[in-house]
Parts: sequence; C-alpha cells; structure tokens
Amino acid sequence: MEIERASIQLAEAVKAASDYTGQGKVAAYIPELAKVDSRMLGAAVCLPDGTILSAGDADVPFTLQSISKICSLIVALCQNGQKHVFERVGKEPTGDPFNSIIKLETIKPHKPLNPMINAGAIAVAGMIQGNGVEQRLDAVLSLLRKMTGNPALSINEAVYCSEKRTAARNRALAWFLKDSGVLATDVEETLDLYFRHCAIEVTAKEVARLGMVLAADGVIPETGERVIPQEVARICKTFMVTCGMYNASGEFAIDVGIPAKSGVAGGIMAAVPQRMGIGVFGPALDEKGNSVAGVKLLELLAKEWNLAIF
Ligand SMILES: NC(=O)CC[C@H](N)C(=O)O
Repeated sequence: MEIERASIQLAEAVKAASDYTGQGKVAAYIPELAKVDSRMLGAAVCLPDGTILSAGDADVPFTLQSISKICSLIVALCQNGQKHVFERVGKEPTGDPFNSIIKLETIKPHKPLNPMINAGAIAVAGMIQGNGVEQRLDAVLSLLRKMTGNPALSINEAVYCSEKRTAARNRALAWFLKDSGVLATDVEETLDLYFRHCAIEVTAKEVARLGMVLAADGVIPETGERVIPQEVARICKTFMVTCGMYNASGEFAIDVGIPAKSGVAGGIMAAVPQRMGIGVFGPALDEKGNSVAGVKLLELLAKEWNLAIF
C-alpha cells in the first residue's frame, strides 16, 4: 500500500462520510455519552509494520463500550478454555437489539446466544478470574495495554459512574442470568466489572492497533510478540463477522465485508486479515446503535481498497 496515497484517500473518505453524521444521534441512555459533539468523525489505519495513518478526530478519547466485549472474551477464553466458556454462552447471532432480554427466556437452556450481546458479555465478565473487581479488570486492561502499546490506558470514571447509576436493563439481564445458573459470581460485582471494561478510554488510533493485532492473528505487528493465541483471535474475528455490528451484522457483511465490532460511544474496530486494523470514532448512531458515518466510512474504504474478505 502506498502510504501517501492511502493517507489522502483516508482523509477524503472521512470528509465524504462526515456528511452522514447528521443522520444519527448520540447514545443518551448512558447520560454521560449524550454530552459529546455528534458531528465528530475520525479514523485511523494501522498497517502490519505498525505505521498509523489517520484523519479527522482520530485523537479524541472515547469509551470502548461494546468493543470491550471482544477483549473480555479473549481473557475469559484464555483463562478458562473454550469448553467452559461455550457451555455458558452460545455462538449464534440473535437478530435482536444488543440489550434484548427476550431470547434469554424463550430459548432453552437459558444461556445467552452469543458473547457480543449484553447478556452474553455479562456472562463472560462473570468468567473472568481474579481476586476482586480490580484484579479482574486488570486482566482486561493489561491485555489492552499490550495490544495498544499504551501503558497508561485506563477507564473514564464519569462514563463508568454514569452507566452504573442508570443500568436498569443490564441489571435485569444479570439477575436473569443469575436465576438461570449461568452467572456463578456475585451479580453486582460482575456488573461493576462489565461497566468498567465498557468505560475503558481509547482513541481511534488505539482501536486501529487493536484491530491490527487481531488481523495479525494475535501478534503485535512490530515486535512479533504473541499476545493472543491464534485460535482465540480466529474465534473473535468470526464473532465480529456474525454478531459484531449487533442486528445489522448481516447487512454490514454484505455492504462492507470486514470483521468489525462497534460500541455505543461511536467506535468501530475493524480487522482486515493480514492487511490492516481500522479504528473509527463517530458518536452519531443509527437506530441499531452503530456509528452512522462510521459504517459509511468503512463502506467507502472497503470499496476503495478492496478490503472485503468474502
Ligand atoms: N452496545 C454497546 O456498546 C453497549 C455497551 C453498554 N455499556 C451497555 O451495556 O449498554
């Protein structure tokens, strides 16, 4: 990839996709997220040698939210193995909104259908081992610090507290999981861990690095250090394709065709196998909770650079 040309193309794509920010709204159910400027859009690309290209609001910090579900899943799989994890959470897309409760009751056994919906991610948080919330969070944070190369990565306290104060739906999901025997750990402690890992603060550049590590099958591109087993990276990328964009994953797979995971703060992490990681930040969301301009931007880049994996 010719770097200068790619930088120009990235800047042009961000400019073109910016027109779409007006079509979405910032998430307001977590009050602190409603305070951001909905017109922002930024993107970064991380290449296999670690080179970062960026355009727009690529240095603005935002919280990972659902993108962190990939990281908690990595830790849970590494600590417990596939058998333990997938006995408690499934591998199927739901077709329902990310915070839906309905299939938890109607499908038997009552385990969440996949780890990318809230119910599944709360179940996964319950599997992360450690002595107390701090140590359990540390397992997720230290993986993310290695993947991003930022040892100072930490949580945004205001967003964390804002979600913790208002999370009636997630509490309902967690108590249902407790009642069904999926959650073995303390409910409030598990929710606390979940809210904290959702509130880990990053930039689009850091998210591009996360995507590149997955694109490189779990290896830090510049150093060659393996931080995720190849099999776990493969599982994550597969979940990103089938469930990463919530109940718009099928449409995204057709229109863009890249493994990706979004979050309600407006982030999207994309991993183009062996070629690049892409981090996007655009807080205006569509009705399914995906960054409206971010999805458009990835669609433009996928066409321009022929990134679809299918
Ligand atoms: N889709 C998301 O990004 C959801 C994450 C958010 N913390 C929640 O539980 O509602």
